[in-house]
Parts: sequence; structure tokens; C-alpha cells
Amino acid sequence: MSAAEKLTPMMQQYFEVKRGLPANTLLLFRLGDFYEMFFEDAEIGSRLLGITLTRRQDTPMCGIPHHAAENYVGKLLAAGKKVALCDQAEPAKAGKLVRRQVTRILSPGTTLAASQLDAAKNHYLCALTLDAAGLHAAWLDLSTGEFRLATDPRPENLLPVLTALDPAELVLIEGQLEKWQAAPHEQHAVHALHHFCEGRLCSVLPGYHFEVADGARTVMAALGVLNLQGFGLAHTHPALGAAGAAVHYATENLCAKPENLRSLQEYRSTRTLLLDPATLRNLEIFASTRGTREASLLGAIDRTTTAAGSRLLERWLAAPALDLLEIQRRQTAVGEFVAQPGDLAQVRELLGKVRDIPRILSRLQNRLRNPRELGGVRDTLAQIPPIAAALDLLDAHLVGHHGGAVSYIRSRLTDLPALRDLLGRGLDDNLPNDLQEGNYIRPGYDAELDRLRGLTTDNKSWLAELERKEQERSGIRSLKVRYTSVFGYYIEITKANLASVPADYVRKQTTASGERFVTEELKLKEKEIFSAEEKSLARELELFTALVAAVLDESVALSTTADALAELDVLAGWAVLAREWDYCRPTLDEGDTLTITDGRHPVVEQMMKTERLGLAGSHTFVPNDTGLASTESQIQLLTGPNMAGKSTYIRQVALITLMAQVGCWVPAKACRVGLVDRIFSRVGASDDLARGNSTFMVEMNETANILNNTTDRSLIILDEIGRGTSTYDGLSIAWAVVEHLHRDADRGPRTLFATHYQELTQLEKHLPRLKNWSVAVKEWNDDIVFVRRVVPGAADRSYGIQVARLAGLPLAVIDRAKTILAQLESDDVTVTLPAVPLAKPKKKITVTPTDDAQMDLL
Ligand SMILES: Nc1ncnc2c1ncn2[C@@H]1O[C@H](COP(=O)(O)OP(=O)(O)OP(=O)(O)O)[C@@H](O)[C@H]1O
Repeated sequence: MSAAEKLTPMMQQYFEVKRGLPANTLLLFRLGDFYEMFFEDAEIGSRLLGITLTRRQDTPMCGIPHHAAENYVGKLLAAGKKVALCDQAEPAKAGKLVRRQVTRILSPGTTLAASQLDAAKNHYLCALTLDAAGLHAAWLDLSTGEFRLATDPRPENLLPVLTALDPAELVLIEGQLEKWQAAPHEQHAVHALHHFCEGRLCSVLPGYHFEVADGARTVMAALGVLNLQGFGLAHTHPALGAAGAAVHYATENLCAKPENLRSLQEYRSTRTLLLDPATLRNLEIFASTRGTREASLLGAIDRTTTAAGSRLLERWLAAPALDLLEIQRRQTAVGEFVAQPGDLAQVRELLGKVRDIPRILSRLQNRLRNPRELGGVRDTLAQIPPIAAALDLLDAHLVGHHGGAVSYIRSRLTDLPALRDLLGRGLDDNLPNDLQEGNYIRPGYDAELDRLRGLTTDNKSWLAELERKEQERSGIRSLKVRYTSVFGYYIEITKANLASVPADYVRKQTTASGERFVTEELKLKEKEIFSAEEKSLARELELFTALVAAVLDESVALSTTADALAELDVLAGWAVLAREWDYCRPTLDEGDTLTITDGRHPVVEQMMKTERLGLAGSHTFVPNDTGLASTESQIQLLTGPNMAGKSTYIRQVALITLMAQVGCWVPAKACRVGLVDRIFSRVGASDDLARGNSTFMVEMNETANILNNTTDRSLIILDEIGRGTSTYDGLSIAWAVVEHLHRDADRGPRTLFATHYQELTQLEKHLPRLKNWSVAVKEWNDDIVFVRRVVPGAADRSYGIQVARLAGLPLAVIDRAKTILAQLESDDVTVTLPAVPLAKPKKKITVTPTDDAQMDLL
């Protein structure tokens, strides 16, 4: 600002506030009923929100009504902006500059408002550092209070879970992102990390906020503990720097210490099944390739009815436990529900009425309070006794079977009768979202409030009476007593009647249609009304605050109960899924096998039923068996025509394994899984041209990652490796990869390898643990029919030309391709050019529906 002396005191105040904000933060400055943005912020804001940009004394500005701020802020956050709210810190007085202060900085990773969060998704703020000791991370979901940290000497062990958590915002050391970007090409881990950060909102802090010792202190203060031993953490844990930075950043944004952090848990990659980022994408775990949740694994196995349940499911999938007992506990609970469909339906119905307690609690703890959400606590508490009763009943029905899993969850539900009763008595049935609206405390709960409210009602009838009296006195039938927030109470007289206005009326304002007056009597009453309303609102707020305090006193019991309800929700949902799609309970052990009888692809199966997919006209999914073991049939080499179902099959094996390891039942008749530590996949072509990597480069990066990180306990899914280059190069690479996976004398990672390279099938002769399999098709004249059966032995040919014909390639091209193929197969590499135009095809092609029963008759 060139001429600082010209600034009004208010603008000086504005700039002072603005200077104290982090870079790239839009300042919303409260002026009366509006939040105003100025200068560049106004330009950005008006563009993103589609509101008018105005100018006052050459200052660009735009404003939003304060009561609609939440919505507008939501839009700014969605556009990846940070927003600081600067509010009036004292009541406005005429002629005096109001004190203002920043009350909250909202950013995508620290926002708490329900309208700015996806109820079904976790919402993480994640701080990261990388040094010689490895990658250190801490992630925090302020909306639920979840707080974790992790460190790993190998970034590639940690990145998978971070990718799965999909943080809304990252906190990094200033300049670090640029350093990672400039790292030498061979530092793959650093580039993978950079890739992870790119495209996400990254906020930066000076490096000293990431110091471990300070971090430990910050974290202890936030958790309200004197040491970290209770969480099994040393004070020198290298990720405490990141944890401290996350807490510091959250504190800065909330303008207060986060009040809902209670524990800090360490995440260890050795205790979870790792799914690297490529696999999450390739196997469509959280989103389909088209970006939708519906066609993903998550979409297919989510039958939850509560938001907290849906978030728990997401967490389980992001980091599946490797703990056999825990997995079996979940499976048993599903089994108990499956066995008692009546009780299951009852529990699900009751769960449908449960509200999002973890997020409500977080907001209450962090000063975002609204009556409707407090009502959510009341409504949920009302469901606890019937849910507990339904679970007890289920347990009673299970006598004779071994039960106990559901009743274990039931034991974590705490009934809070006193709180339930208090909220029931205190809160009205219909609750507003906004505290200012009042009328949320139930009549009869508090005598003083009832008295103050009585005054207000009396005043309302007094006003009606005044209107009648004045109409009579003046003879003006259209006379009205009205109210606006700016002018208060007044008497409105239309233009036509101005001549009859009594002498004691005092004119206050002229409008287009008439004039507004007050009388001495009305002014006095107005004061009385305002003070009664103010007092009644103040009293309500006092009562509300006491109710909030009563809820927060029980926050630990409420959180545990909410966690147990979320778990019930996921498991009961899985029971519904298992019944609906006829899933089985897989057996898990420490062995090295993976056997599946009649396995199906969980997503394709559901989609086929609903969307009637399938080129070949088949509408039911054909089940297939799988048998792998690290020490025997370690590698299944799968050949077969295009479109036969190879990709579907190998993915289904990976998905069934993953489902089994989160404790879900699986789409199969029987299934046994020796615990898998990692699932790797290299499937399909995914371009990464924007980052300067060709299709082939991505494919090789992913393959390298697999070969470098796999263990004997891993499961590997490889689809058409080497396709993106010349045939001989591709074949040689694929060949060498298979040999590498089989290099150890007695064992190796369980592998499914789908390929079109017929040559690879010869490997069966040389590698004892490699077995050839193929997806069968039936040939009939010149047509092929897909039967979707995986059978032992190699495919004899690839039928590419037949499939191309089904795809509608011009018949002239098909015929010519056949001629060329015949010549190539006869080892005659000279392809003769036709001297005459090609003959027109004679036969019409038909696609024969797969109908096994009919085919068998052939
Ligand atoms: N077991 C099955 N039952 C019914 N339909 C199936 C089955 N497996 C696959 N399909 C259907 O066949 C289609 C093709 O399957 P998929 O993509 O797995 O073939 P592919 O052998 O990998 O082909 P390509 O070699 O061309 O990649 C799928 O879209 C699916 O609808």
C-alpha cells in the first residue's frame, strides 16, 4: 500500500489481520451481517463463488451473508483454498472501531462442519518428513479425533497406506516438495513420494516445527498426558516431529488447541496387509477406474447404514490387519448375524437411527455447537437399550453354536441413562441448526426460561392488540405494526392514508409505498421485548452449555460406544451381503496356500446381475477354482483368448484374498487363505504422460516395485507384462520376470500371471512350481464361444482374430489378417501383397450366447 496514511482505521485493522495469516489464505472479514473479502481475495472469491465483485473507493470487494457462510466456505474449501474467518470480538458501538480477531482458519484438512465433510469418508490431515532414517508421517482426523503416526526406513512400505487414507491436506517442511521433485531419477522412493504429494493440497511450515523433541512436547500437551508410555511410544520416536507439526497446524487453524485428541497410535506396516498405490488403483478398491465408488470393491461390500460404519470400513480396507485372532473375531461376528436373520434385521433397523456420534463429539469439543447435533446424541442414546437388547436376544438364540463375538461388541456399548434422561427432558423435539434461533430447550425444563418466554408471548399479543387499537383510533384499516432487524418495531402507513396519521406519531422512515412511524408507547415496549428476548436467549444458551458439558463429561464412554456401533454396522452389513450373495466364511491360517472353490468376482458378479453386462450374452457369473501354494503350485501361468476372462479371474483371486483378510466373508463355496503380507498387481496399461512417463515406463516401474519388495508371503497378480514394447523385448522381460519369481529353490510368492505370450507356457517344463492354466473357449465352425472356465493346461492358440471380428472389425481386414497369420505361422515371414481386390466375406457373423447346457449338447 503506497500511501499508508490514507488507510481508514478499519483497513489498517484489515491489513494487520491479513499479515498474520499463512500465505494463500482468503480472509473473510466480518462487517455487520456480512463477511467481506477485499482486493485480490475478493477477485478470487467472487470468481470461485460466482458472486458480484464491487468497488468502493477503488477497493475491489465482495461479501457473503454471515448466516450462509458455511455453504460458501465449503465451496472455497472444495476449490482447494484456505479461508480465515475474522469476527467481531465485541458488540458494535456507533462511531467506534470494533475489535476483530481471527476465530478460525478453515482448510480442507482441518474443517469440521458437517456440510464440508463427506459423512462416509475419513478426513485426514497428514504431516510428512523424509530424512536419512526414512519416511515419517502423522495423520489426524480432527472430525473424529483419530491420531496416528508411523515411521519406516523404506518409504515404499508407508506410502501404500497413506495413499489408501487419501488425506485431504498435507503438511510439509517449506521447500521440501521442490527438493523431492528435483531428486535424481533413480531415487524412485523419493519420486513416488513426490507423486503422492502432487495434486494434493500441501501446506508448509518452517522446519523447526518438525523437531522431534518439540513435537513430543506439543503432542503430550494436546493429549493432556505427561509422557507417551501409555501409547507405547518413546519420546524419541522419529515421527513425533511430524505429529507435532500436525498438531501445531491444527491448533493454528482452530485458533485453539484441538480438544478431541485422546490417543496416539503407532501404525506399523508389518502388522498390516499392504496394498501399494498401483494395486489400489488397478484392483479398483476405493474407486473404479471411472472414479466412481459404485463399481469399486468398497462399493460392492459396503452395506453399512451409519456414516461412522462406512468410515470404519474404509479404514479396515486401507490397512487390513494381519492379526489372525482379530480377523477371526470379525468373521465369527458375521457368522452369528448370518445365523440369525431375524435378529440381524432388527439390529440393522435400530442402527439406521444412530447418528454420527464421533463427528458430533468432535464438533462439540472444538466449539462448533448446534442444538440439532446435540439432539443427535439424544437420539442415539435412545437406541442403545434396544440395540443391546436385540444383541442379547441374538446371543440367546445362538446357544449351542459357539458364539460370543457379537456379545463381545455388545459389552462395549455403554448405556448412559442419566444423560439420556437429561437430554430427553432438556431438548425440544424439533431443533434448529443455529443457536441464535432459540426455542431448542423444552418448555417445562427450566422455570426461569419459561418465565422469560412467557413475557415474550405476552408481548406478542400486546403488539396485536396495539395494531387493533391504533387502527381504530386512526381509522386506517391498513395500518400495520411491523418489525425488521434494522429498524425494530414500527407502525406502517400507506401513502394514501398519510393524511389521517395521528399527531403523536413520530416519523422514522419513508419507503416507496408509505411511511414508518413510532410512538412513545411502542418504543418503550420495544425495549421491554428486546430485553425479554435477549434474556430468554441468554438463559437458553446457558442451559444448552450445561447440556453440552454433561455430554462432554461422558465423551469417553460415548466414543467407545460409537466405535462399537460402527463395528456392529460393518459386520451386520457383511452378514447381509453374505446372505444376499451366498458368501462363505474363509479359513485363515499361517500356511502358504491359497485355495478357492467356486470363486467369483465380487464386483463383476453384482454388476452382471444389475446391469446385464457381458458381450457374450451371459448374465450369470461363472465361478472358478484356484489352488496356489508357495512351495508347490506357486505360479499359475494363465493363457487364453482375448475377452476370455483372464483379467477378471486373476483380479477376483486378489479381491477374495483381501476380503478374507479384512474379516469379510467371500464370494466362493470354500476358501482357505494362508495370510498374505502384501498384494501386488500389475494390471492393464495406465498412462502417466503428464509426468513424462510412457505407458511402458509405468509398467516397468510397477514391475520393478513388485520384484524389489515382494516376500514369500506376498500375492502377485500380473497381467500381460511386457505388452507395451516390441514382441521380443516384451516376451524376454516377461520370461525373465517369471524366472525371477521362481528363483528360490523351494518357495516363492504366490503368483497369477496372465499372458498372451504362448511361448511362456514352455516354462512349465523348466520351473517345477509353475503350472499352466487357461481360460477355455468353445469353437464352433469359425465362431468362438466364451465359457469362462479356468482349466489346467495351456491354451493352444489365442483367437485374437475371432475376437477382433466380434468387436466389429471390417470383414475385409479380418480375412486379410487370417491370410497373414497363416503365412506367419508357416514360418514364412514374407507376406505376399494381394494382386487383386479382396473378396467380399460371404458369411454373416453371429454372436452365440453362452449357454453351457446347450453347448454341452454339441
Ligand atoms: N467368470 C466369468 N463369468 C461371466 N463373465 C465373465 C467372467 N469372467 C469374465 N467375464 C466377462 O468377460 C469380459 C472379459 O473378461 P476379461 O477382461 O477378464 O478378459 P481377458 O481374458 O482378460 O481379455 P484380454 O486378454 O482381452 O484383456 C468381462 O468384461 C466380463 O464381463
